[in-house]
Amino acid sequence: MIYKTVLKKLQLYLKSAFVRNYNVPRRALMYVPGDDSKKIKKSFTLDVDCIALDCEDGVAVNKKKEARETIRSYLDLGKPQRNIEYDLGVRINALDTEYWEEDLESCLSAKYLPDTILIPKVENSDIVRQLSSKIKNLIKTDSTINVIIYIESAKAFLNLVDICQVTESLSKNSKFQHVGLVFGSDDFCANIGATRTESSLEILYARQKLVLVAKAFNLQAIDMVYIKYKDLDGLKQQCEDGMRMGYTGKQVIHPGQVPIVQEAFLPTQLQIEWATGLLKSFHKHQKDGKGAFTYKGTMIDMPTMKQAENIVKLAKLKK
Ligand SMILES: CC(=O)SCCNC(=O)CCNC(=O)[C@H](O)C(C)(C)COP(=O)(O)OP(=O)(O)OC[C@H]1O[C@@H](n2cnc3c(N)ncnc32)[C@H](O)[C@@H]1OP(=O)(O)O
Ligand SMILES: O=CC(=O)O
Ligand SMILES: [Mg+2]
Repeated sequence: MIYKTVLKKLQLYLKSAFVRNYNVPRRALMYVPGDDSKKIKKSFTLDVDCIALDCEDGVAVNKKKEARETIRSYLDLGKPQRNIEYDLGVRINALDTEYWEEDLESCLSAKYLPDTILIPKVENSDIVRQLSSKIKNLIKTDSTINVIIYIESAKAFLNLVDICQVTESLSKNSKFQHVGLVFGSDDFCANIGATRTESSLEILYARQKLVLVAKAFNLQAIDMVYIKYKDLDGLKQQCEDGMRMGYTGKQVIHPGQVPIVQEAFLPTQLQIEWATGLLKSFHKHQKDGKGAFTYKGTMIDMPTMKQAENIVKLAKLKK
């Protein structure tokens, strides 16, 4: 009995180290409608960081059951192996719908669990509490699952810090790990009655707030979707804006968007050279006992050094 309790505590303590795909990049998060087997098969052939098999808004109301069952049949087959590491997720329906419990039950009782569950329209921490207890009941093994939360309404933004605090706290004793926040800009615009413009100025505050809170909780920040999927120049521009704000990835709806997004969320050669040189210089100055120093005409201290470390980490994904 004591042995079992100690073992359980040890497992929980070590849990974070064994969470699957916690540190995988999610530069492009591509939606694939769950009821469309052809698109699901196609997604497995693409060089994309993250596939989100969708039960939610990409699926018609009269196809919800079909989507859930189709996704389940692919999960039962096991995640197709590829040369590159990737994240296989399922976006369930929102917790205020009649579908979410069956969505979650279906994918969490599959022969092989998805890496990640994506939870849309999270408006407050009670939703997270409900989700947490359901996940705890459904996962019968010691496995854990990643959770990504969507913030897509005015209320959700008001409650954002509380949502993240409660999620972080519940994850300590549950079977999930909170890994990211998604800015659901389309639902957000509908919710606040914003009129879309090319510059996206109307959602600038929310877009920045999401990054800020994500970074405070050490989460990945996934940017808005670009629905004019044939306009690749516009997509590139929006990716670069998001990357400069601190976003780590972007939602994608079409395979044609993937290479542009994945490239945009990598550092440029110039940035890599800057960061590598800075780290070398930093280590030399540390040895000499100097905290702040000058590099290429700019004062450098710890925060800039951490930014350089982020760049070098991402650069390792460059082919
Ligand atoms: C705000 C939000 O919540 S966004 C998320 C919800 N929305 C979605 O999930 C939409 C996802 N995207 C799609 O359904 C589609 O891309 C559409 C409907 C926009 C356009 O689809 P199509 O008309 O089939 O596009 P198109 O003909 O250019 O597709 C080219 C190829 O890519 C495939 N494809 C297109 N979109 C996807 C996708 N999302 N995933 C996988 N494959 C795809 C097509 O099946 C086609 O394959 P093929 O060449 O082997 O025949
Ligand atoms: O779910 C995404 C959105 O933009 O809404
Ligand atoms: Mg949405």
